Amino acid sequence: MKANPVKPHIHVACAIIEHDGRTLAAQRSETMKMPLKWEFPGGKLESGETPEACLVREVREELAIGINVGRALPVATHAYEAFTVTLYPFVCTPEDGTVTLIEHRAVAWLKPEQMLVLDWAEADLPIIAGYLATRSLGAGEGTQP
Ligand SMILES: Nc1nc2c([nH]c(=O)n2[C@@H]2O[C@H](COP(=O)(O)OP(=O)(O)OP(=O)(O)O)[C@@H](O)[C@H]2O)c(=O)[nH]1
Repeated sequence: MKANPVKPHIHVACAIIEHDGRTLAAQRSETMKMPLKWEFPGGKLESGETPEACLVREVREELAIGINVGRALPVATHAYEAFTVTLYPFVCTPEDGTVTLIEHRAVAWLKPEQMLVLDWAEADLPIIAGYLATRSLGAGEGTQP
């Protein structure tokens, strides 16, 4: 069989939303690509759009909440069989609204130790590892000034 010479490469911003020590994960629905995989809410960057603006737009479209976009985590690229994705993760906090499932099957608010138990989209695994590593540094928690 002939290999596809032009495998698409998409650029996707994703929101790691934290609230009360937990982090939001969203499960893709049965009808989406990669059905039932867990991911962070977000989506493809539109032309000329910053990742931060993309995230605010996508999270409002997908979950009906507003978010504050905080620190960026390292960008990660993953090659799936059919396409390559570069993920631009940001740590975010909820701003307004109530989480409503518009596209996803479910959401879960996870404690750090629960995060790796889910069946994540493969591209997310290095993102989660990096997130958990920086999170456990505690951003200075418990240290003296
Ligand atoms: N939002 C999001 N997408 C991710 C993550 N990890 C990951 O591999 N992806 C992939 O990146 C793509 C995101 O683009 P999208 O949200 O616009 O795509 P979609 O499949 O929902 O719809 P579409 O491709 O029909 O427009 C999907 O193929 C999704 O599977 C993640 O953590 N968050």
